[in-house]
Amino acid sequence: MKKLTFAYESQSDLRILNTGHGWKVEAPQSGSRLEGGPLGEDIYQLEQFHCHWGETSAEGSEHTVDGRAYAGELHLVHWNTTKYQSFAEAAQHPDGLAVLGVFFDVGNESNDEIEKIVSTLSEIKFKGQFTDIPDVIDPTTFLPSGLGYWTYLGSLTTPPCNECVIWIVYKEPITVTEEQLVQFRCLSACSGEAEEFIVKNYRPPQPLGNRALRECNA
Ligand SMILES: NS(=O)(=O)c1ccc(NC(=S)OCCc2ccsc2)cc1
Ligand SMILES: [Zn+2]
Repeated sequence: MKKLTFAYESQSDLRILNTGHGWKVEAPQSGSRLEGGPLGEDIYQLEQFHCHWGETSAEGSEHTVDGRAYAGELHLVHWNTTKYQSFAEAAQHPDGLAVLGVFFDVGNESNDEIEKIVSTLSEIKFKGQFTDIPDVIDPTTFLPSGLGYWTYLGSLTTPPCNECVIWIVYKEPITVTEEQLVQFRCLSACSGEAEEFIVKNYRPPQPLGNRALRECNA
């Protein structure tokens, strides 16, 4: 496979919202480009990023490596702007979306970029709430230093589970702290006063079936 290349803009005042299933940062970046690797000749543009986590740090990722789960997984969601006119249209085609998956390992160092997300969570405690992240966010900083990855053709991991995703899962995790994950679990799935914490929001891996898994050791 050709080398995967990415170029993101740094943006401030990105909107973060509580979807009821977790937090999601809307980051439509017409200036961003993800191309090469398994993406053929098409250019993919960043649309949003979000993450998945578990009730404890023993689980939380949506992919596992030789059966081992990580404490969580960040998804940078892109859509094919070469072929399609909108995200919704792209999500109807097998090559419509490209999602970069980055595993979370728990360590003693808090991840500064994730901390910019964590610092806004008290303002979006309830489902439907949103706020702007004052800090400048550079999606590049979410990526690990080692850029080896696995890739396969898969689906959205939440309904409608369209089979429209070229998955690119980095082998090297990034480090977050237990405290940062604890803050994720304090989000509420409800919009009203009732509190039902989003303690976990990951979908366990599904059978690979006859899909080919490829790897690139960048
Ligand atoms: N976890 S995931 O990265 O596979 C992932 C990414 C996006 C979505 N869904 C989004 S952004 O849906 C937007 C609405 C939509 C869905 C299909 S067509 C339009 C669901 C799961
Ligand atoms: Zn996801």
